[in-house]
Amino acid sequence: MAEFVGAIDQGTTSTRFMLFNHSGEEVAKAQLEHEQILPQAGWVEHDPIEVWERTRTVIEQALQRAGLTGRDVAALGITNQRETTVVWDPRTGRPFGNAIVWQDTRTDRIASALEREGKGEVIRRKAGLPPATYFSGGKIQWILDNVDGAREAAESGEAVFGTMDTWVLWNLSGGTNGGVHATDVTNASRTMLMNLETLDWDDELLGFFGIPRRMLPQIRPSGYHYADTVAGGPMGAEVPIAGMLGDQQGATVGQVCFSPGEGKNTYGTGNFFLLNTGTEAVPSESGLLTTMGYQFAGGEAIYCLEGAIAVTGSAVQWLRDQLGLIRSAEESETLAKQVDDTGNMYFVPAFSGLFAPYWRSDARGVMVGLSRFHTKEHVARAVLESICYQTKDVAEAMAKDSGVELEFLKVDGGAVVNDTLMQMQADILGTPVARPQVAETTALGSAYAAGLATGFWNNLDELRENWQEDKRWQPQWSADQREAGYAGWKKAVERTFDWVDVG
Ligand SMILES: Nc1ncnc2c1ncn2[C@@H]1O[C@H](COP(=O)(O)OP(=O)(O)O)[C@@H](O)[C@H]1O
Ligand SMILES: O=P(O)(O)OC[C@H](O)CO
Repeated sequence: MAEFVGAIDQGTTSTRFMLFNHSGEEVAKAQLEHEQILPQAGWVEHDPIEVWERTRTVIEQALQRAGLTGRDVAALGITNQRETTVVWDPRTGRPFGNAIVWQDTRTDRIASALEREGKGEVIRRKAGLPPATYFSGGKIQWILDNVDGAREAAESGEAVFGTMDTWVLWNLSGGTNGGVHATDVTNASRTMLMNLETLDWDDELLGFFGIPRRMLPQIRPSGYHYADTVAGGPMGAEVPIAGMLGDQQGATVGQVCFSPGEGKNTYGTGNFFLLNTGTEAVPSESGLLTTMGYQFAGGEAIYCLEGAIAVTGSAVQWLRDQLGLIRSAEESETLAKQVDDTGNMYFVPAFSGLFAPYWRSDARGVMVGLSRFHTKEHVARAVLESICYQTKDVAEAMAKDSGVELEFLKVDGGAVVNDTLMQMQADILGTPVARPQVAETTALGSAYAAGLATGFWNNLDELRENWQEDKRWQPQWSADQREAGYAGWKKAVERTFDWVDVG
């Protein structure tokens, strides 16, 4: 019997392929970055062909490194950067331009027009989302309106839409030769086009964006036998693709947040704090998103509240790549540790406007409270603090909307290797922070969905047993210190507002 489950994690900066054993331990991994295409201020694109090629390569590399073949893999899960939009011709596999990435703000006028025309309320009520550049609906509209021939092709079935899960699934299952065109409920819930109650595309919402229904994928549960990989593809065998989940929902599953009131915070390019609200879609009054959590094979749909923050780890990349203050992400910790505080200076990385809980596309980044005294060490510390203060903002909103007081915060993602950041987070939140032993929770979650659907795992208790704590940080700040620090942050956030004209 095949002893492993595979997972593709098609992320914003890289694509990984991992194999997990029955205990949820990682036994093989390969990872490759792809190009971040930045054609003009506010635009972020990926080349879908490059992403698919990287996906093929990481699968082949990981299998080879582990000395395994596709026949050792019981099932395959796919997890992905959410919202990123690709439109392609299913007859040729050729995309209508590059994929528009979730961080891209070119659709700011589409989003503000929806609000102005009173459609925002309908979108909030039906899809659980505020109109924003972040979600796929506006990005599809932009492609249909701006790429030559795209609208006619979409109307005649010669252009189809997918988020990255759909694109990878279609390619893995045969592409132009019978590739399956489907997505899961979690990814569909990030488009502004799916009705959270019916779990289907909603005609009124489609009408707001002028999107023909026939270009959209079938919506399926997260745990579902979508298709088999083709033997001629990178798996080299027919393996059931049986799990698909947006990456933040993947991490929620990988962190075994299966009961209402359980949640996790992921620290990657952005930060994403999800709280399980069970079978109830809880509307937010505090700027959070109501979104799908997961739906396992044969199970009920589970909802989450989400605090999505656009820029966290990518602010560290900015320190490295744009400012050249550090040579590696790890160096942010070395620098920040050399000072005790930021000298009352704040950095707010509103590079793509501000997401939760503010949803201000007119905001742009600021550094405030600067004096001659400040050094690059202070700047590094302020960048790390900005990650923690943004999390504090969403944690406050989460407590208000859900009434849940977390006993401790489960964390994961690329930046949680930074112990200084984790201590700051505990201090700023006033809540302990706990890191699990398996850091790749995102991929693990999609492996769990696929493994549950194929009988590799039998129940949620088996998965709960796999979760092991690595390290925990206790808050050390006094209540006064925490309050004063947060008051300064709120003032700094106000300074970002009303900077660009979004019509
Ligand atoms: N030691 C560190 N300190 C702070 N940030 C870090 C550190 N190591 C990695 N990061 C940040 O984590 C992010 C990568 O995390 P990852 O989970 O791989 O991202 P994604 O899935 O969004 O591509 C990068 O933005 C990087 O700047
Ligand atoms: O690929 P990540 O980890 O940056 O995640 C991106 C999110 O899914 C965007 O919603």
